[in-house]
Amino acid sequence: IVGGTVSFPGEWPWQVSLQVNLSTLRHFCGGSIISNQWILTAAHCTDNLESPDIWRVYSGILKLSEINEDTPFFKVQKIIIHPQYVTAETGYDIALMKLDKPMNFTELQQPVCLPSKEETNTVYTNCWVIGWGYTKEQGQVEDTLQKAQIPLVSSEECQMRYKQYKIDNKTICAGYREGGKDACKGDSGGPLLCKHEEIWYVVGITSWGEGCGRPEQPGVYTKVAEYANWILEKTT
Ligand SMILES: COC(=O)c1cc(NC(=O)c2cccc(O)c2C)c2cc(C(=N)N)ccc2c1
Repeated sequence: IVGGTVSFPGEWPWQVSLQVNLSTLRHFCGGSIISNQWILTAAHCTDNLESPDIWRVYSGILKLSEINEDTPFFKVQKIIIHPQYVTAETGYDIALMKLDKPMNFTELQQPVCLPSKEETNTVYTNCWVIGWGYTKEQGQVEDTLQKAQIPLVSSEECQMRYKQYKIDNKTICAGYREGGKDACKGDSGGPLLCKHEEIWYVVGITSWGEGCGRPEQPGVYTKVAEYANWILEKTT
């Protein structure tokens, strides 16, 4: 997260760190707990990493340095990637990870609400992006979970900022015209959260952007409400 501040324990209990155990164990992407056995993330997180066996899901974590070989994690039973996904920039950047066993919900690990498809016309005015990603373009993964409040941007404005891309109604954009606050590499797969009538919804999934925090280059997110049916079809 560029231009963010540290989160406190239990502030975002649905945020997970998705780690890959190859020669070393390292944080790759964020994800959101949406039920006791399912994690919502971005399809691009699993590019060339489609085997469930290499993934570890760490929940209830604030600092990545909390994680060591004794820290409990969930194994992934299966990964479902949207069938129309090709690259982040061409959309459908959404994936589901099924845990090998259901988790117990606690103060530090519990699900976030999914927006319903009817909510595609709700006006969200309190939105935040969170993650352990880079705090600048040529950066590195951050130890403590970061948060930044970022305003949504209309599709028209977002398309204007990304002339060489097709920004359609299945994506949502967020950013300040002057830049400075944004998601970045390593935040991918994590949620764009909006608080509406005292309830937090995962409105977007961190997907891509030109650089990070640049003026007039908002972050581009997968619009979760547009995939409500797909998510329910795959997880129930
Ligand atoms: C795997 O995820 C990404 O690659 C990757 C690359 C990005 N954009 C880059 O241009 C970038 C950023 C940092 C280092 C870097 O090499 C690049 C190309 C991203 C930019 C944003 C955002 N601005 N909201 C969010 C996620 C990103 C994920």
